[in-house]
Amino acid sequence: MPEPSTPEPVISLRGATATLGARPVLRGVDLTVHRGEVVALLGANGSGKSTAVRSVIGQVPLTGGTVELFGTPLRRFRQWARVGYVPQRTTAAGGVPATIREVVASGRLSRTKLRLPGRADRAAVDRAIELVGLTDRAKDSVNALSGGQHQRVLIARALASEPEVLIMDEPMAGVDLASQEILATTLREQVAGGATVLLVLHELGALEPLIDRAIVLRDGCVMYDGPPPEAVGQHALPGHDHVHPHAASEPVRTGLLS
Ligand SMILES: Nc1ncnc2c1ncn2[C@@H]1O[C@H](COP(=O)(O)OP(=O)(O)OP(=O)(O)O)[C@@H](O)[C@H]1O
Repeated sequence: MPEPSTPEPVISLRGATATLGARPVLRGVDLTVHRGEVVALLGANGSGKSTAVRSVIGQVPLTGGTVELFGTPLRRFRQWARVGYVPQRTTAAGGVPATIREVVASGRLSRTKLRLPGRADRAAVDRAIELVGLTDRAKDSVNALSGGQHQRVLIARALASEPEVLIMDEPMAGVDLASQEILATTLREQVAGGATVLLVLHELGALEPLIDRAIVLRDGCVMYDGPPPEAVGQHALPGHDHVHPHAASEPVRTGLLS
């Protein structure tokens, strides 16, 4: 009898090493996210979380080890419409006078490529904008948005290609409570629809019920890979406080693992 099959790995990093400047930032990271899993990547500031996810999408070249997406080595992977990436908090504006709809539609380019967008493309863009609750603002300039609204636009941009895997770098950072709730609902719907998710988080917070597994980095190495530490467990486990880089004034101390 064959073993019940494990879902296929969607993201796979094996022995990943990376250097930024002269600094070894990833020092042999093994990380696998299977189809349908929601995995949180945790760790103290500077532990290499952003670098790890950026290496998955090819923004940071590895100096050693391998990355595979959907079982294909990154250097041969071309199906970028299957991947939705939300970078660490940036602005959706980029200094150009674009509307919310234009920015979100740019996320559809990985599907349309050079052909003109068709009805299905326009519908997908509308749906993504609706998911993040910005339908009535779709024609507004992104320059006029709050931080939380920017983040919603970036997430809608990632959803516009109807990706199978979402990779998000601190999606809740610097986001107001109302936007956080919308983002949590959006993510819940994506997960219910079968999406695979890798999230960099500084604390599980509102997303905790969605998380299947947590991977904790320390100094560029995986120090924990298992069930998410529960609220009580987080405080019971040894670790250092995480000081959030984007907090406006008071550092956020989560007592999370370092
Ligand atoms: N372009 C760069 N050149 C040199 N060092 C860098 C560069 N980018 C990041 N680093 C350093 O690499 C280390 C890992 O950074 P990374 O952003 O991956 O950490 P992180 O775990 O995501 O932290 P944070 O929670 O602060 O975002 C940090 O010490 C950071 O200062």
